Amino acid sequence: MTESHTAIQLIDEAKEFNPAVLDYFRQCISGRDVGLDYHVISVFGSQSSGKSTLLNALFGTQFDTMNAKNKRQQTTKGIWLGHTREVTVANQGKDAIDDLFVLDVEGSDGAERGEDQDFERKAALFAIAVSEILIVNMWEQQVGLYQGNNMALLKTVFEVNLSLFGHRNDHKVLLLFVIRDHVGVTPLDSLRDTLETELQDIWSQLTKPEGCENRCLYDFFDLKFTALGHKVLQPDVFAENLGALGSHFSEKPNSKASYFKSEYHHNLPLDGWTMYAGNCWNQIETNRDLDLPTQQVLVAKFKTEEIAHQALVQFQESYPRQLFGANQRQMLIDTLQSLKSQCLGDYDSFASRYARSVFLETRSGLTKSIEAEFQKTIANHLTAVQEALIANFEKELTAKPKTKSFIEHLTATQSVSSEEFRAYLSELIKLEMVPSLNDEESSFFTSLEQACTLQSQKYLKQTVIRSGKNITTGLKEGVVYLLMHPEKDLWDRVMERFEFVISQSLSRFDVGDGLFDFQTGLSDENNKKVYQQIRSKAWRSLHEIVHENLSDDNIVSTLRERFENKFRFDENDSPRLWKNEEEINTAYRVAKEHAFEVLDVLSLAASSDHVEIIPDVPIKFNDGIDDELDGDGMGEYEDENGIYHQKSFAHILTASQREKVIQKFKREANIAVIEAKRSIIKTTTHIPLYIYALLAVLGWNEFLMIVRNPLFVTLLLIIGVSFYVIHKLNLWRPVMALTNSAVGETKALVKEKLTSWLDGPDLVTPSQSRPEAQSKNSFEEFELQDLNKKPSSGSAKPQ
Ligand SMILES: Nc1nc2c(ncn2[C@@H]2O[C@H](COP(=O)(O)OP(=O)(O)OP(=O)(O)O)[C@@H](O)[C@H]2O)c(=O)[nH]1
Repeated sequence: MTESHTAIQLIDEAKEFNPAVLDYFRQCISGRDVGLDYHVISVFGSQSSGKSTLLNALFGTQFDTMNAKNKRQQTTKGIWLGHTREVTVANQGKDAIDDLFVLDVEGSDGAERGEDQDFERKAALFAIAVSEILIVNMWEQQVGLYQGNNMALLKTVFEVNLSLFGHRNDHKVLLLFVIRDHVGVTPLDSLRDTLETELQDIWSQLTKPEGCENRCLYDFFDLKFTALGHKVLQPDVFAENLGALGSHFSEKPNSKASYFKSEYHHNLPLDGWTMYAGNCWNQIETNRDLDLPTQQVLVAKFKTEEIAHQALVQFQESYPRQLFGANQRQMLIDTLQSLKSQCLGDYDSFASRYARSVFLETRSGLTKSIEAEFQKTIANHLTAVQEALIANFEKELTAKPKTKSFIEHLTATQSVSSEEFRAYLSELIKLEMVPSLNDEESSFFTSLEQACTLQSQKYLKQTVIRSGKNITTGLKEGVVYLLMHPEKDLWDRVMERFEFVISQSLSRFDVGDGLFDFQTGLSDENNKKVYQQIRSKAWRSLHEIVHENLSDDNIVSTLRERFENKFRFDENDSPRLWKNEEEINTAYRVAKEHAFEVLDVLSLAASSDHVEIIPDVPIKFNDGIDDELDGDGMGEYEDENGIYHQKSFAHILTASQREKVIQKFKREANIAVIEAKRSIIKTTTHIPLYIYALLAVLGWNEFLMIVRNPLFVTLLLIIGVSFYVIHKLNLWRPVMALTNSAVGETKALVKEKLTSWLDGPDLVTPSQSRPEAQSKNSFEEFELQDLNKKPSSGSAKPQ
């Protein structure tokens, strides 16, 4: 199986670079990763000097050769490229070698181009720019003939080499002189001396660029000489010499016998060679300065980017599209790390052969692309982590320890969550999967801050609601009683209670000097606002309690109660027994006055020194609706007739309501008076007059008998004096009470005696046998108690 391919024309007669060369390369390397393990050599020499014949014999290439039997004319036009992986060695054997690309350059003195030396110079420049070894092919008889075209060619080679590598110390080219048709009369050493002398002469005559004046030929070139016998006359010698020559190509590169040295190599991976060669030719052809380092960097840049792109495409194809949840951190890390190392590994294995600086620069670009991809995935993962942490933060916060205030607990929990997230981030950063997670960090802290604010607001709201409820309960307990039993200083007491309830409910937030701290980290000003909000709610509760309990009907019944307490009971809280109308009228006036004493107090909330009570903060009547008002902060309300009224804390009764209350009260008071007056008529009219007449007629004899009897007269006198004394000393009431009590006791005693007499001494007690009797007694007792209670309920009123 042959290891060489048909040659292709790399640069044609019209000086055009063949774009098909890339396909030719692909064909030659058939998918193998050649890297830097390849070589490029060029062959120069006069036209028809047997160059193609030599290459074909040595490397098995298939360059066209001239058929001398027909016509001596130029065969190779432009620059041809051949490929081989074998070389002819001793005894016509073949040795395998690294991929070798051979440039067969158009003969230098061809009649076809005439005096056009331009192509020759360009071809030399191109060959030196891409080759490691320049084979100079010449007939033995050409040696020593300075005017020969080979020497002119070598001058050109020297010049262009200086222009390319004059300022570099790291590159050399091997000039391999192959002397053809060496019949052996002049020994090779002699020929070599002659050639070297000639080369030195040429070198010394060169116009060297600045900085290269003192540099010698050997700074830039290594020289090797070999000779081949006459191909036609000495075929065996030719074959032997050819094998010897070939063995230098088959030796291990950099070994002593090998022609290949690393300093000759252009250190450009084969996959970039085509582009490099094309660029170089383009520069040469357009007569621009051929700057090899720049060209190499350009190629390296292009190729590394191409490799990076391929690696990235591969990376994206196998990139996971799933979302990694908060508890899938390890899976995320393992997946991403494996993808990254796979992608960079792909890149490194192909791109690391190019210029290191370029390789690293492109690698860093590739890393950035990988990280940009990771950033999105990690950001999504971190969003899930963030949500989980914040949910946990809120959960922790609800389990509030009793030893800490809310703000202390909040701050501690917040810092635990922050630390946890920071540790999470720094671990990811350490893994070098993303350069920075600053955005994610700040997003987390913003969310955490929002969650803190929300929780603080929630806690504050709860505090406000709870305090509001406590205050409302406290107010109801104290204020309702005060309103139901009003006194002249009612509002002083109500306000006292109001302040007391508020301060008691907010005692744990009280920090002295009238300031409050609601333990949510609010500023003094905001704490003050919250306090005012609570106060506003307290005012609203008070407003509602006052206005609900001081309705028209309630006020009327309060007045009536006050009136009746005064009207029906005397100073000793005993029920009054009316003797005459005069007494009723007097009691009515007094009781009415007593009732009306509190009407003003119940109509308008004002302190005892007549200052109307105005809430010190605006009152909101509807939560969520900002209806703060000017003035005393009252809202509007709609009455049953659809008329809007201004809500005012102090104004309880309007003038018309007050008038209504008075009228209603008067009606009820009048009923009480009428009842009282009826009770007098009943006592005075229940004995008809004819009874008195009948008494006088029927009892006349008895009357005279008494008058005539001194004992009765004395008795009458005693009784009369007693009545007089009792009347004078106004002792009727105690006497009546005593009498009643005595009668009652006697009646009870008699009943008891009768019962025991009827039932017999051995029977059960009356209370057991006659529940109805007990019930009656209890009822009487209850009535008595109730009677006694009435004045006492009056006395329970605040004095
Ligand atoms: N005497 C002699 N003739 C040779 C030798 N090698 C080749 N030739 C003949 O020289 C002629 C030119 O050979 P080519 O190999 O075509 O020469 P070339 O240098 O490639 O020609 P161009 O490509 O046109 O420059 C052919 O007729 C060969 O047979 C040799 O070693 N000695």
